[in-house]
Amino acid sequence: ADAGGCQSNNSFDFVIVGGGTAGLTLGTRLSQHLPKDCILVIEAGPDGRNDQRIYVPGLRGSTFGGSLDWLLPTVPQLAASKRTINHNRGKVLGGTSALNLLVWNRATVKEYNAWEELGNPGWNWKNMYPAMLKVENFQRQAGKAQYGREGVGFGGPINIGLIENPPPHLTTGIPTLKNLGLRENLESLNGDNIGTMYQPAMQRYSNHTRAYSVDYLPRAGNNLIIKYNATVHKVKLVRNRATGIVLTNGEEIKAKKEVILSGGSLLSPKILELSGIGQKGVLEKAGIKQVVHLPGVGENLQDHLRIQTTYELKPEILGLDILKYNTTRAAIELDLWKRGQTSLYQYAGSAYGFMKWKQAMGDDSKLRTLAKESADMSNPVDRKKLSILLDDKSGAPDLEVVFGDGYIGTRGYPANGTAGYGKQYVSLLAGVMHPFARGSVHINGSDPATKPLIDPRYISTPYDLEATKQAVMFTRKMANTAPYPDVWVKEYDPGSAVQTDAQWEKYVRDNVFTFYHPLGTCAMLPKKHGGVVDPHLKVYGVEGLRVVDASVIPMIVSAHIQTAVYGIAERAAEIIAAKYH
Ligand SMILES: Cc1cc2nc3c(=O)[nH]c(=O)nc-3n(C[C@H](O)[C@H](O)[C@H](O)COP(=O)(O)OP(=O)(O)OC[C@H]3O[C@@H](n4cnc5c(N)ncnc54)[C@H](O)[C@@H]3O)c2cc1C
Repeated sequence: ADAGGCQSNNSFDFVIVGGGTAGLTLGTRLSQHLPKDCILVIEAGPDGRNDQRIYVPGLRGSTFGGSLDWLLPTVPQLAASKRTINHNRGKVLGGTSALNLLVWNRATVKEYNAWEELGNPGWNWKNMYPAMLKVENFQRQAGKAQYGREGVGFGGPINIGLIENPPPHLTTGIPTLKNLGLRENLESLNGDNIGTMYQPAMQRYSNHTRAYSVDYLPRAGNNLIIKYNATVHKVKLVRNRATGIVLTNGEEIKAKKEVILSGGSLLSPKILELSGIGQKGVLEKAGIKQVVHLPGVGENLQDHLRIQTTYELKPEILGLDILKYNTTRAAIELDLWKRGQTSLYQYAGSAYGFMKWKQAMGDDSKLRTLAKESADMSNPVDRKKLSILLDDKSGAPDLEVVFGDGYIGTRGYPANGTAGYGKQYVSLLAGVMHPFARGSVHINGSDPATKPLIDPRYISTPYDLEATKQAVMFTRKMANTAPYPDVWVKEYDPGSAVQTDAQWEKYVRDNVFTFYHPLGTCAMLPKKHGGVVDPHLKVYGVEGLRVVDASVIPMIVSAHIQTAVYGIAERAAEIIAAKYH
């Protein structure tokens, strides 16, 4: 492609803030669609492509809390025993796709259609599905358990595939959930995810490495420029037009056509607020002059609630925890991985179940009543969630369960010197798909180096609390349903002493966690309903400024959200290119 005078005078046609999941997808597609334009992606973190903690699937999690993680804690969560809960966010090329947990799945037709029904023409399953398929390349494994046909894409940049050598604690998962009444669903990415199944993980079978948004870059033209280790302070506004950005070191970069924020749901609202776009009260408190009154900025924060029980694995079964306490074994496994041989470090993927409450517990009347009490009927997002939840035929599950390998509880793997150390575990995770709490993320003063105030209000509605309790109780039921008891010897979390409703409630308050899916904080909604961007992802009241990342999702859906984020970026590229062609 023609570089078109790229890099001259610190001036570009498009400036994308954030080289993460959405940012690299969008940057690459814009460079392809608009070969004469110069596109700059500014990333706060380093390149990271040579860092094995990123590219070895079995080392996922090892970057949490380090220099490649923004590590954004919530404010104390009042309903969750006043705990602060850490949100990990990639501060590296690839963003959160460089440190996430590899799950690749989709929600249901009705939920993507809900985005359109909330006032966003074109944002429906019919358009999102092809956009999401374009992202991926599904790899089939000769002679192994297979996915069906419908629901996966081929030829896209991100390689995905099912787990290659599922251990017994995963292979027992699917028959266990079948014994609990779920059907096996071999095409769970086609808009109908109810049932039990393996789902793909993002991984390249060829060399057993993490596949992530950097895999778009080889497809970009040389009109895509990436600037590393540079943090954007704010958008430069001249009257109500975005003319570029200002970095934290004071350097200015011009955008001749547009500035696009792809900082992610916990950081894009911050850039808007630091630029004077947002709620009057928030800006005043931070000492920032309001330029555009946009009360929705940083509001509407939604997330999936996660909870789990854990079990000590039978000693004769090999699990992932051995890598934590047996350094000799870990070194041998890493060496096997490096030589391309079967290794625990290849491990990517889990077994799953998605279901309505009725399927999980028979009588769902209490949760239905609590849902009606918890929904704010003056809010269209809540009304939509409630209607999906109460509709037995919506096809949208209320509960997700995951058979996970290793200890993934809230306490952390048992410390050296304690009785639990040196043992292996399995974790049965559960996620509440449509909680009603909607929280917020706002700046805490005008210094760009200060972390935002994040308040998701976890389990603050009666439905959210009871749903999380029912979810965790269901995981114990799974553990005790054949054939799953074949793989474990003892319940570790919470332990058999926890039996009564009050004890479970305490366990939930002490252990509820994020499923890492914060979204909705620059919502694509009509302005009168708290919207920040319109259906073209343009920020209301500002020319030349869009947001393209997880923050635009107006209503949470019943899936891990990265496929939606990639799909949104693919669609955004088409929308933007159509304007400038
Ligand atoms: C621990 C964890 C596990 C997860 N696991 C899964 C999973 O298994 N499956 C799934 O589907 N989803 C998962 N998710 C969610 C998913 O990965 C994210 O929702 C998605 O990657 C978000 O994409 P994004 O483009 O919105 O933001 P990001 O990918 O976070 O990109 C934002 C980028 O902007 C940069 N940035 C921010 N502010 C600035 C600034 N001021 N200046 C310059 N650059 C800036 C950041 O450094 C980052 O690179 C997980 C999330 C986490 C945290």
